[in-house]
Amino acid sequence: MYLNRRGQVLRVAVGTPAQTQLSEQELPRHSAERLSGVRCLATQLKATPPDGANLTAIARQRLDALITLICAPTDSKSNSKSKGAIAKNGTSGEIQSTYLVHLVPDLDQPWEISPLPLAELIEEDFGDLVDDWEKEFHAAGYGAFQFEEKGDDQDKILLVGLMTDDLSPQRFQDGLEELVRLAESAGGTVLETMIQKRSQPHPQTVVGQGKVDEIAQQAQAIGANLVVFDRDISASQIRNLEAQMNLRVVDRTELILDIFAQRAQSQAGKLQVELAQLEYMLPRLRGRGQAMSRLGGGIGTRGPGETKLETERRTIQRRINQLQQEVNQLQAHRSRLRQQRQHNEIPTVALAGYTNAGKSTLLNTLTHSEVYTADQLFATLDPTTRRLTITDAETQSQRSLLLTDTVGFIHELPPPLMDAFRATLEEVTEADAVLHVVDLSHPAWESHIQSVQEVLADLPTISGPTLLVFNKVDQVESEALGAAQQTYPDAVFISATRGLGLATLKQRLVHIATPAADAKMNTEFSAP
Ligand SMILES: Nc1nc2c(ncn2[C@@H]2O[C@H](COP(=O)(O)OP(=O)(O)OP(=O)(O)O)[C@@H](O)[C@H]2O)c(=O)[nH]1
Ligand SMILES: [Mg+2]
Repeated sequence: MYLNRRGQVLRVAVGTPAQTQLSEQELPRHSAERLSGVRCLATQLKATPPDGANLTAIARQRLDALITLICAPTDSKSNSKSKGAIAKNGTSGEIQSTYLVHLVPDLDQPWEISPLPLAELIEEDFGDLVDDWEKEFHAAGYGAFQFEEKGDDQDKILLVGLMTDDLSPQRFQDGLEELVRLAESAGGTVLETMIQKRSQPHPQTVVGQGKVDEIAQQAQAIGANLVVFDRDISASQIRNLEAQMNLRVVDRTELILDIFAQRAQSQAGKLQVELAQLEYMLPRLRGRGQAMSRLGGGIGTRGPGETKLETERRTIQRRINQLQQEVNQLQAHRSRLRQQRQHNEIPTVALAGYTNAGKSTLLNTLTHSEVYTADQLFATLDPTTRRLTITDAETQSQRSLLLTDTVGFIHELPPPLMDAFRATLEEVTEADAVLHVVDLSHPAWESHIQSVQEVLADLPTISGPTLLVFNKVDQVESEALGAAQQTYPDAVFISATRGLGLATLKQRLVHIATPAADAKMNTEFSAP
């Protein structure tokens, strides 16, 4: 059980502290300087102090404390070997001893583990204790964050790229680079990438038999615990690979779903992620559960849906139906909100674009907001709407519009995500206009434009005009900028972080607030 400093329960989970960690976004205090304001209360049957991965988890989350309660096994006699303090005979389920673990400013051994009698533990004032501990850190001259990366429970990943005939070398290379970014955004570390050329995937094992052995050996040699493929693979392929390599195997969609599961904050976000995960996993369920429990947790096993995966398909189907209905309700709710806005006659503009293009940064800059931004893929899941007031340069009149930031796109956005996130994507399709934000500093920006257009083409038709906005021009050579300006003469070129080109962008936005001027904006996608 995870509690905040007010004693409110943040999460109740089944598993070890290492398996049930909170993500960075779930921690109440983002300031890495200090402890995170969360303590974990865990029960266990074995009378041993918390060990390796569980200790690392404390450092990773900068927990205020981990309190381990050793419970008497059901119907056991007293456990006299208990190293903890309370030595009286335990009846079934009774707490026999406890360990209190907290961080200390010692980089080699940053944990203090104290066995405590329960009677003493419950007398402790945690507010005072945490104050003292934070003072120790302060006095020692460093912040709790210094331990975060000590973790050795991160997934250590071996990437496998399969270059098939239908892929151009460039697309293949871009895909691999993106996969590294995805793996890192999911919290894993990529140790190595292995490649195989085949005209098409092997029906049983994706790569050839020889390569399967090679991957397994290499994974062992470098200490990888997870193999990630650069494409989607079938349930039976995953099963075969896991059985032959004795390693967890995850495909590209699972990786993306895992990032979404980690990022989902709002009720609506969690709902949609769970739906997407279940929809993707249902057809792949048979036989996987066993392999999953054998191979442990990590990427591909997290998320609101994880515990349900091993239950029956029928139960899952029922859950999917229920979630579908909830998403329908969400869709209806959002649609009502939009109607209200239309009623108020404030035009809406949606920010769309490839993930990491700088949409949230642009929203922040334009509306002086503080939406979460980060150099990681899929930083944003939930739509945020802010009002923007612009002075029309010609008439000096004030124009208001509503700007909505939303989830980013990616090449081949998995269909279950498209389905589950339809309520969110509607913010884009229903907007009066769309700003398509492009990261011009990304080497593959042209194919990003194409991918975004493909995703948009799969959505119900967009009602308004689309304006291309090239971002991050501060990172681009003037030659490349000139070339892009020639190819896309109607686009706007900006830097959201440096505040370049924003005046021009705002004046273009004004025209959205003046419907008669819409026509100006409708030309962009006709460019080559
Ligand atoms: N150099 C430079 N970096 C920028 C600019 N705009 C945004 N960034 C950086 O790009 C990264 C991604 O920015 P976000 O605003 O989170 O991107 P996003 O499009 O919202 O991404 P998702 O929510 O993941 O889809 C962040 O590290 C930003 O600081 C810019 O104009 N110049
Ligand atoms: Mg964002």
